[in-house]
Amino acid sequence: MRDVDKHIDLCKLHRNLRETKNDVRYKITNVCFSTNRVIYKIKIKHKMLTTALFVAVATTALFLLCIYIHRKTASLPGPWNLPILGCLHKLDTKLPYLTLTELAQKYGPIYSIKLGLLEAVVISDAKLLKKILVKDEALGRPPMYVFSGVFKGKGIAYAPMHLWRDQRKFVSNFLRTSGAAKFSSKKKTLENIIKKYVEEFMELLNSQGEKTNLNPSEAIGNYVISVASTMFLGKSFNRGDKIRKTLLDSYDKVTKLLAVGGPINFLPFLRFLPQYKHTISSLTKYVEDVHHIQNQCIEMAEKCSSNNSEDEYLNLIEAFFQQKLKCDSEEIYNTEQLQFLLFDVFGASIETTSNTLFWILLYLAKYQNVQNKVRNELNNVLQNKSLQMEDLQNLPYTHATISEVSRIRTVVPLGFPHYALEDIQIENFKIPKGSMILSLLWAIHMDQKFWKNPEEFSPDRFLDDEGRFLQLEAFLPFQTGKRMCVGEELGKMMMFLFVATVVKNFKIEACNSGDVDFSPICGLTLLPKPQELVFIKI
Ligand code: HEM
Repeated sequence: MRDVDKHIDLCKLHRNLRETKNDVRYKITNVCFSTNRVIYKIKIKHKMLTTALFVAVATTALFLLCIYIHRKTASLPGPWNLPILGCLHKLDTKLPYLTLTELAQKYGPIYSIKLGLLEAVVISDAKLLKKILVKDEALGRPPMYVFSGVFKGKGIAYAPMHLWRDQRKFVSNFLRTSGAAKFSSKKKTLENIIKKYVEEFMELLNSQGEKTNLNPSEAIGNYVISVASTMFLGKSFNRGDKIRKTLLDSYDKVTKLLAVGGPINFLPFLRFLPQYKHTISSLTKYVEDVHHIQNQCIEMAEKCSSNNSEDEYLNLIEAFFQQKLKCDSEEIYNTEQLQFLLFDVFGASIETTSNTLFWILLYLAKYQNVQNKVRNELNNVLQNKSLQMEDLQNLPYTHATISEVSRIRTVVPLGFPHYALEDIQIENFKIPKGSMILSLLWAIHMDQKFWKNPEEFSPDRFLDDEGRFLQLEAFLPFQTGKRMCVGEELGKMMMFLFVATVVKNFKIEACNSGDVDFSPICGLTLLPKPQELVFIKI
């Protein structure tokens, strides 16, 4: 090979080598570059992922926070409201508690509704109601035109808070010291007063022969008003007493008119319409009639109040004067306050107790098997001994029957309205200050969660497997909380002593071939339609 050719070959080899080297370097660079790109891409992806994750977590947290804040302050569920009327147009005017119960099925155990100009919150769950009504902020009464007009911010049932606190204490003490409490030294004295008027009812039945057809409504009213008069006014009555009849008639009219005037509570401008003007003026007249009778008793008691000793059985008027001397407060312990207080305790006891008793007689007439069981229990436990209040604990079936009627025909189906004096935070909801709080006792007593087949009349639901009486948490005929019925014990005494005595001595039957009309009339309370029953001597 020539030298020149050798040189050319060598150069070619060199070039090839350089090219290969470059190629390798290029490839290596390329690989590095690609690797970097992948790493870069991964880095970017990672960064995006982290950001996305962060955004997702933050959004979820924000979302949850929003829900939390929203639920804390959310307006309650409830139906749409029309301007001015709110939902008044939707309510069944005859049985409004049924419409409110239907709405509870749709909107749940706490919902808001506008009734005319009043914002209302309706509660239909026993546990929730108990949590709300123990709060001081829930103890007010709503500013309802007719009630405020009739009760004038006096008395107890519609009294403003400062007056209510004092008078609630006074009335509770009075009831306890006059025997209307589980443990009271005067319990026997009160029992004897009650028994005296049960006896009057029995005499009425006995005077008619072996069998009496009677609409018991008036006689029951006489029984309850007589007990109340003895305790509160210090006035006892005999059969046919005119004052008692006037009192009973006036209360009957007042409660009916309060119900008729009901719409004015929600739409106060209705008071200018002639028909409502008439309602208001009649109401004022009958309230004055009641005050007039009570004033006579007040004047009499005032004359001889200084002679009363601490040990005597005091009526409410006398106790009021004693308290006036003790606390020397003319601001609270004045005659006007006493008039309204008497008006309240009478009003609160008469309708509720009388109507429950009428319902009990109707259910016993219809359910003869229940009536027989009550009578057998009474005969077995009492034998020939006379009835005492303390026997109730040995008469679980009788107790269960009275309770079951009080459940299935809740005499105060909407409870007494309360009023939120401040915002009330409850579970996840807020009841705004200024709302009327309605305790839908009817729905609570018909709640399927607590009561199996609630429409069925079954005293056994109040008994355990051993036949002992059960205190059930969803049974609230006297409402619940700090403002619940102050006369619960008195009401229970009047019901038990009456029912046990009547059932032991008379067989009760329906008049019309076994048929009883259970359809209620809803006024201030739930009352039965007028009807006769047959009482047959045993
Ligand atoms: C079966 C009989 C009775 C029933 C079902 C009944 C039911 C009720 C109910 C549901 C309330 C509303 C409680 C609330 O606002 O949270 C109440 C209040 C009241 N009850 Fe009764 N009651 C009965 C008998 C009596 C009796 C015999 C008296 C007599 C002292 C009485 C006096 C009162 C008073 C004064 C209030 C107003 C309490 C307040 O505002 O502090 N009740 N009752």
